[in-house]
Amino acid sequence: MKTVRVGSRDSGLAVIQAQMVIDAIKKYDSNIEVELVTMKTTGDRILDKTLDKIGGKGLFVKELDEALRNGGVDITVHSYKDMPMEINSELPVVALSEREDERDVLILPVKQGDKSKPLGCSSKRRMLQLKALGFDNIEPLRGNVITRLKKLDDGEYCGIILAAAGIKRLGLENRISRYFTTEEIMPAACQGIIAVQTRKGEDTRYLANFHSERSKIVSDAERAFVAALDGGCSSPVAAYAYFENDKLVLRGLYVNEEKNIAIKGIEYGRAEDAVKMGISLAKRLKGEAC
Ligand SMILES: NCc1[nH]cc(CCC(=O)O)c1CC(=O)O
Repeated sequence: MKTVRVGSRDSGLAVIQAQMVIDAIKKYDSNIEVELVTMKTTGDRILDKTLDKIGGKGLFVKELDEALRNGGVDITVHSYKDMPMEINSELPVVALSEREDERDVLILPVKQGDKSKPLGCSSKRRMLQLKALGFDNIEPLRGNVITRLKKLDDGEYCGIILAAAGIKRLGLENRISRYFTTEEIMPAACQGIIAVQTRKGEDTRYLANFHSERSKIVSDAERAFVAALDGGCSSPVAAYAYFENDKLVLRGLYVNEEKNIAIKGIEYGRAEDAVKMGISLAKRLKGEAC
């Protein structure tokens, strides 16, 4: 009998996401044995620094990539927004989930908070857009979602900003106090989409029920935009693609920190031109910010 070993980070959200993939495999063929293998990544261990200071997104995938390479696991499950822009062709992404709510949300402490405390958020992308909305007392916040909620409920912050997707998957939707529209806070590229990665040559037909072609198209557009802006590693960048009838729409936010310029743009096109749209929007915004 076939056994599929599924690699995941060990955070509560990561395990729920891996379980969604496992359920889809079981639904495809209940005879397939599926085993969950969890591990801590460097990104989970170093919590006192913001990600861009310690080497970026690669830190969440290094150990999982290694397990794929050495055969410890057969597939790995990631939040697509946490995956680096360069993906080794030996370790291809072979399936993407349907997109969960892409918006960012405000969470308040369980007990009435202290209004003098800062608003916590974990990325420059959020910080910059919150400032533009008039919030000014903002402090960085790291750790996995459960850790962040604990810091909030311990009274360190007056509120925190998180992705709706993670909160909903954790079953904590009732904690959401306010949804920001994607115009107010443009999401990170691929926010709300789960990616499954494997080793080249693996037969992953068992993921057929999991994959969404629509997610592939919107994520191609968003990631092409970010990649064309040098990966968005240190500068804040946001991208959100969606369908309007049959047309693909891509919105992007580009920030030139040196010049203190932030600009947004929009591009319309066809699904098959997703990548081209990303590159073209990036070029246009970069040009405008010069
Ligand atoms: N950077 C952490 C991270 N990676 C993915 C999600 C949420 C789930 C998703 O976007 O699919 C989160 C938490 C957050 O940003 O609030």
